Amino acid sequence: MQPTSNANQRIARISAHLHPSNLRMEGRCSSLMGANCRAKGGAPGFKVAILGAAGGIGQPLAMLIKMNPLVSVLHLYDVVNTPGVTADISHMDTGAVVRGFLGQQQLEDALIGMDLVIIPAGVPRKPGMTRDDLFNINAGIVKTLCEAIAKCCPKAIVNVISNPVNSTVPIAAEVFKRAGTYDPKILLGVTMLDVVRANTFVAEVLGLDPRDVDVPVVGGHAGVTILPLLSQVKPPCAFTPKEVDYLTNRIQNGGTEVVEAKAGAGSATLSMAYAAVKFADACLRGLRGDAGIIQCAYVGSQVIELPFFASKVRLGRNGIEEIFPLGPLNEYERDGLEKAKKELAESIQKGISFVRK
Ligand SMILES: NC(=O)c1ccc[n+]([C@@H]2O[C@H](COP(=O)([O-])OP(=O)(O)OC[C@H]3O[C@@H](n4cnc5c(N)ncnc54)[C@H](O)[C@@H]3O)[C@@H](O)[C@H]2O)c1
Ligand SMILES: O=C(O)C[C@H](O)C(=O)O
Repeated sequence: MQPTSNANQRIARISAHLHPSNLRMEGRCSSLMGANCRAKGGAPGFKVAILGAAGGIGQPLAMLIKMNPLVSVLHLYDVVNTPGVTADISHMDTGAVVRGFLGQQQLEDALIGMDLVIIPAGVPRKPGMTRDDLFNINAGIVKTLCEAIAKCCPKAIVNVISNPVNSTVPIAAEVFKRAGTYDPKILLGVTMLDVVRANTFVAEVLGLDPRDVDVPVVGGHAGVTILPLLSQVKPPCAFTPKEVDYLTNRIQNGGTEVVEAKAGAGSATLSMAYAAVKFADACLRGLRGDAGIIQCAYVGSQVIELPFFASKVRLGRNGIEEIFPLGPLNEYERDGLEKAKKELAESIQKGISFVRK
């Protein structure tokens, strides 16, 4: 049967609206784009925003979050290139509705109503740099983004990826304190990549499948502050002193290994996106009320005398429900902890002073 002329007109109108130049971005949306004509985020599920969504981590992270069945709405914010990333990701036939937001003037729209905000915005390292060398640029970026979070979605869980995590999490906490919205249960520095690496490297040494290995990694997310607790690996196992040295060094320098291999083209992006979505999924399952969700994260803490520390936490409906003590450490780990504390204390203070100055 031939379509009627009305139907022809409707198809022509829809085709015109679906032209890439009309793809929906906040502030220049087309009335017939997918995000407008379908679920509008009304479907059950969580609303997630990625800030820095067009970057090396942001893009694969956006793709993986779009694949997560717990997510109904995905907001992609960046200062560049979100129209293209949004158009691309929005064609995936998974449930989440994707919306793009470009530039500072659309930041607040990107954040309103969000349950989880993931921040991979900021510059990455080049060979020869430490994560702390990123402070001067990334501290200001994280501060500005957190000011908007405090205003638009103060109850959202915040996952901070931007380096130096040891300082950017204290920066976020100070911003939220100033705004009167600080809740340590919902601010988490993402150290999941250290755990992912530790599981992989330990599994290699033991000849196991990495999915069967669980290595707690505590402390922080830079060099000696990354403290794998090899005495607490599951399944229980013993390492020779040589293996302990090898594994500790490799886990502490995993980021540098990637930075050097990329030779100036940035730092870990794909493994980080994998780790970030693994962590985000744990946060969302916790919010949903699933029991027994335990991950390592860098959080406001009283586990040791420092105000921020990475350790195992139990995630639930309110974010962090419980922070676990370190458990028994061997002499090697106690020495490592002392070294970690010194550097961590300086990084934390640097972050706090940046906001208070
Ligand atoms: N926590 C971890 O384990 C871990 C792992 C890897 C990388 N990182 C860190 O993540 C950050 C991002 O790394 P990447 O490789 O994706 O870098 P990238 O340069 O590829 O991407 C960063 C993105 O942030 C955006 N951006 C810059 N300023 C912004 C702002 N004010 N608001 C919103 N977006 C902004 C950029 O436009 C870019 O798209 C770096 O700081 C890196 O060190 C952390
Ligand atoms: O090493 C970096 O600079 C990026 C990240 O922190 C990582 O551990 O890969």
